[in-house]
Amino acid sequence: MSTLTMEIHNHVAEITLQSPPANALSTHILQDLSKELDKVENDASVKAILLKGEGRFFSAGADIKEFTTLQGADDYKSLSSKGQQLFQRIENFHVPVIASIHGAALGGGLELAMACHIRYAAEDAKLGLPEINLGIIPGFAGTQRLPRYVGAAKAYEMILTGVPITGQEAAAAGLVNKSFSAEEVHEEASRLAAAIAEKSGPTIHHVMNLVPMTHNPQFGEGNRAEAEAFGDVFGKEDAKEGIQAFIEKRKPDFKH
Ligand SMILES: C/C=C/C(=O)SCCNC(=O)CCNC(=O)[C@H](O)C(C)(C)COP(=O)(O)OP(=O)(O)OC[C@H]1O[C@@H](n2cnc3c(N)ncnc32)[C@H](O)[C@@H]1OP(=O)(O)O
Repeated sequence: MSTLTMEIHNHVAEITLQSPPANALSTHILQDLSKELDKVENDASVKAILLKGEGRFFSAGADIKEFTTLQGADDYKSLSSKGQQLFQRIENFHVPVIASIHGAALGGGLELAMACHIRYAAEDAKLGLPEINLGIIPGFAGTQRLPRYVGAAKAYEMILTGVPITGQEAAAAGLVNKSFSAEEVHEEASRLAAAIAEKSGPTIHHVMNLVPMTHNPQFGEGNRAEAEAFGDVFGKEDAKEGIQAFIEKRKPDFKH
């Protein structure tokens, strides 16, 4: 079953996540996304990618229901590492990826958006890292990328409370480039992608190669530590309680 679509027009590849109800980032959808990136890599005509979600949300994060199928520390750590690697591939991609966010970008959904190069959001969208409410921590490089955009103090607040901010607040905080009404956001993002795609391909490739050189050289180390910590918390009683509570639609009762 297909979890996303990709259409290429006028040098722009438009990828739409299509995994109702929440565009949760299951192993399957992440594999499909990787395959679409392979196709773009083999199509020299593409100069920009527009990434959005179908339905109510951009993406509500990793597939919490799939979490219950994981067994043991190696599985937990591997889930985190694989997501980190895919998102790192996006961040290092040779053409810009523009995320158009409506509804919600939560957990892995926000981590995916943060790996993109430019983010437009609907003013009323919810953006956050709510993993703490599940008794776990962000695992797709959220602890490493969020402080880059919003500074350490705001990142601590968002990660430790799990409370999302709106698209409008995200624009003020530097987490997204701009916010628009929910009706306008996809059109505006599409217009931006089209404007970039009119530029010269080789110049785009140089920019995409140069800007990542400004990133923290310890980013890889931070990711490895995050995956370790994700594996550690995932195996604990509080994580089992948090995940089960989400599935049963109740408040978690953390013991530790
Ligand atoms: C390494 C990465 C780790 C992670 O990313 S962990 C996951 C982090 N994300 C979250 O914790 C977000 C969880 N979801 C929510 O908070 C809420 O949902 C929303 C705010 C997105 C929407 O709330 P509302 O409008 O009240 O709808 P609803 O009934 O809660 O959700 C609609 C359906 O979507 C499913 N769903 C939502 N998020 C996920 C998810 N992340 N994984 C799997 N399913 C999800 C629900 O269960 C439900 O489904 P049904 O209609 O069958 O009851």
